[in-house]
Order: sequence, then structure tokens, then C-alpha cells
Amino acid sequence: MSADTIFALSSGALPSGVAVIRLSGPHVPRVLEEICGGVPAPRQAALRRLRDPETGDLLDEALVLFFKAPASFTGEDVTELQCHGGRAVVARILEVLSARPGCRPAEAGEFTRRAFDRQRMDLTEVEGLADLIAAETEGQRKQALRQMGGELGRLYEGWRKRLIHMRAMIEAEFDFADEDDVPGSVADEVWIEASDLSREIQLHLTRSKSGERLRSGLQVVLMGAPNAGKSSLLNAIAGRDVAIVTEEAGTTRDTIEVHLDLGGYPVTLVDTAGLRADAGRVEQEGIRRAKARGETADLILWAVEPEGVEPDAEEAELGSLLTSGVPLWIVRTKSDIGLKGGTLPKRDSSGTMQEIQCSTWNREGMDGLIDALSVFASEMIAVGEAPLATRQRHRHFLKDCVASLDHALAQSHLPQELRAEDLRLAADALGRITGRIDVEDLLDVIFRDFCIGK
Ligand SMILES: Nc1nc2c(ncn2[C@@H]2O[C@H](COP(=O)(O)OP(=O)(O)OP(=O)(O)O)[C@@H](O)[C@H]2O)c(=O)[nH]1
Ligand SMILES: [K+]
Ligand SMILES: [Mg+2]
Repeated sequence: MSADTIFALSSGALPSGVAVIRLSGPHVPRVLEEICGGVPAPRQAALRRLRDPETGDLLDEALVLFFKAPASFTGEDVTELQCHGGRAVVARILEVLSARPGCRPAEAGEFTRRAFDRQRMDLTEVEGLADLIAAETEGQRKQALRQMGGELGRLYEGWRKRLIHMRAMIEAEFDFADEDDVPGSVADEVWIEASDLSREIQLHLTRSKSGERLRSGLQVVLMGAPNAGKSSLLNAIAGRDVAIVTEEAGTTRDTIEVHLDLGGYPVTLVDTAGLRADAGRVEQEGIRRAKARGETADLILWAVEPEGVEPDAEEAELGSLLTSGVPLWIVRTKSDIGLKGGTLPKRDSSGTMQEIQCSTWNREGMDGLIDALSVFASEMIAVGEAPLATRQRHRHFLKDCVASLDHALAQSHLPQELRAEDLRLAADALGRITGRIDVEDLLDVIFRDFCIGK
């Protein structure tokens, strides 16, 4: 257990109406005695004058809250000083706190780290909290709140307990095999249950992409020939002037992204360099980046203007993208100047290609395009009732768990105690997601995501 008392400004940028300075650790009661003359009753706001104990100098008037261990966020004694949010006020209070013996500024995520160390939260809840602080859309907020509330952790912990129980049953039967008149019957039931659980986890895994997409946002990439109107589309969808638009082919070289909230779903829309064969060096690099983004996209919007340039090069590119499996929509741009045939991309036989016509000049078709994107996002993300895995880390250990389970199930010729060992490995994989099993190497990575004061 830590001997240090940590402190930090836990509220946002200064100046602000109110600023919250939080302290956690064993010296909290003593520090409160020193700076405000006593420890207020737990969980009751008390208006106090804060003073520098060295000089008696008045620092500010603040609302002081005290949370007695273990009933606090960190599980330690915690206090929150709600002071005035002026830069000089906060700076002076932090300076006085620094001078208290045993007190030091908190590192990023250190309050949460203490909460985890004292088992106030499991790792999935910690991640949910980080996601809640980072949430930009309604969908993200809801998902993060559920995860912080422990839904995902409980699901994994439930599975882990089932695995531990199964292993105990196998071992009990093994130990008492001589006395049992129907040997093997308990084990048979255990393996049926193990096979059910494996299927349950695999189903959860197939849906995990949704959770990750909701957390990190859908990637929608604008591609097409130079001057097709990609940057104009980005600006029109974002509703502000993000990318430079000129009549010169090859205006956009680097990839440019905007983060959008489409009906509560996060979407990153990426503008790219127009694809063409005879590009200069900078533009070539831009084209390489465009293709790279296209390959990992959730959706490509392929912009085609009424009189397309270089139909052959464009069609070759489009052809290879269509076989890559990334969903692709054709956006016929500049509809205000009429459809003149231009480059007509060939429809693929699967019929997954959707066509949308629009103009950024008179905004014809723009609302339709934005609506279609919102529907696409909601379908791709499709958040249901069951909690979803939200990180690659979760998926990794879930796969480990299923692999161990399936290994055990496939080895019916082996002695039960060897197969039971796989059940232990499967349970440990789940324990690593919630942080119940040695995850020391993971912790720094997870807590680094946090800001100071959380
Ligand atoms: N008439 C008409 N012109 C448009 C429309 N959208 C864009 N343009 C014009 O088309 C030209 C190219 O537009 P951009 O948005 O720069 O095209 P781009 O695909 O980003 O071009 P690069 O970045 O060079 O590949 C500009 O002169 C735009 O003003 C439209 O809806 N109607
Ligand atoms: K252009
Ligand atoms: Mg452009």
C-alpha cells in the first residue's frame, strides 16, 4: 500500500468558475487539519477557509469534501477541495500542498491506479472510465458507462467462475475415482458444458467488432480521381472548411480527417489524394497513403464526376478495391452540371455497390448521403443489449480462452487431469482481461491513457 499522499487538479482547463483539487492517501486528515483547521464529516460539504499553515496566509474559501477509507474512489482517505478556478488560486493551493510532508503531485491515472490496486475497480471498469472521459458521441458515452458500471467485467468473471468450477469437478472426480460407481459421468457433463461455453464466447467474439468500432469510430475514406470533388464532399459533410478545394487536379496530397457524430455514432471521414498514374513525387506519396487508408476502411466513398478523368486508370483502381471486400459506394458528384455519362464504373456481380448522386454547390442529394452514412454506421455498430468487448486486448485473451477450451475438447483421448489443465489456462485468459491474473506488464499501458487528476 502506498505511503504517499497524491494530489492534482482534477477538473479541466483554467480559469473556470470552480476548480476541483483532489487528494488521496494516508496524510489526507492531517493535511486538512493543517490547511482548514479540521476534517469535515465524511461526505458532507463544508465551507472552509484554506490557509497556508506556514504563514497563516488566506488562500481561498472552498467547499471541502472528505471521503473516509475505504468508502472512496481510490479506497484511501480522499478529499476534494472545490475552490475558485483562477490560475493563481489553484497554483498557490498546489504549491502549499507540495510543501506538506508526504504529499506529492499525482501521475497520470494514478488515482484510478490506486482504485484498481485496492480492488475498487477491475481492468474493464478502468477502461470504461477512460472511455467515458474520452467519449465524444452519445453511443460512446452509453457504451463506456455500461462498461464502467462493470457489465463486461461481470460477464467475463462469470465465465471464469464457470471454468474454475468445471475444473474443480474434474479434479474431484479424479481424486475420488475409486469410490465412484459410475466413473466418468461427471466429466462427461463438464465437457458438454465446456463446449457450450466455448460457443457462447465465440458468439461474443463475433460481435466484438461492433464494440471496438463504437469505441474508435468508423473509418470512411473518400477516394477517386483528381478533381472528382472529394475535398468538397468532405467539407460539405463536415459542415466546415477543412480541406483546400481548387480547380487544380492534385490539390490534396496528404490525408485529411474529420471526426463526425452521425446520429450518436462516431465516424472518421478521411479525404485523400486523387488517384492518377502520372503524379509527381509528393502526390505519389499521397496516393500511396490514400490506398493504405482505403484498404483498412469500413467504407469507401468513391467520387466520380460527370466527366471523369483517365477512365482506365480509375477503373483499374476501382476494380482492385471492389475485390478487397471493403464496402464501396459510388458518389456521383457535381450533379448540378448534369450527368454526362463520364466514367461509369462497372457494377460488381454481388450488387453491393450503392450509388448516390449529389452536388456540393446546390446541396442536392447531400442530406441523403449523410442519412445513408448514419444508417450505415448504426448497422455496422449495432449495439444490442449484451455488453460488447471494446478493445483488441479483450479479443486477444478471449481467443486464447476459446483456443484452450477447444484444445481440451479435442483431446478426449487424454487423461482428464491433462484436459483440466486447459480449463485452467482458459480461466486465466479471462482473468487477464479483468486484471485478476498477473497483468503487471499491461497496467502501464492501460493507465497511461488517463489524464492527470483521474
Ligand atoms: N459544379 C460543381 N463543381 C464542383 C462541385 N464540387 C466540387 N466542384 C469543383 O470541382 C473542383 C475540384 O474539387 P475538389 O473538391 O478540389 O476535388 P478533389 O477530388 O478533392 O480534387 P483533388 O484533391 O485535386 O484530387 C473544384 O473546382 C470545385 O469547386 C459541385 O458539386 N459542383
Ligand atoms: K482539386
Ligand atoms: Mg482534394
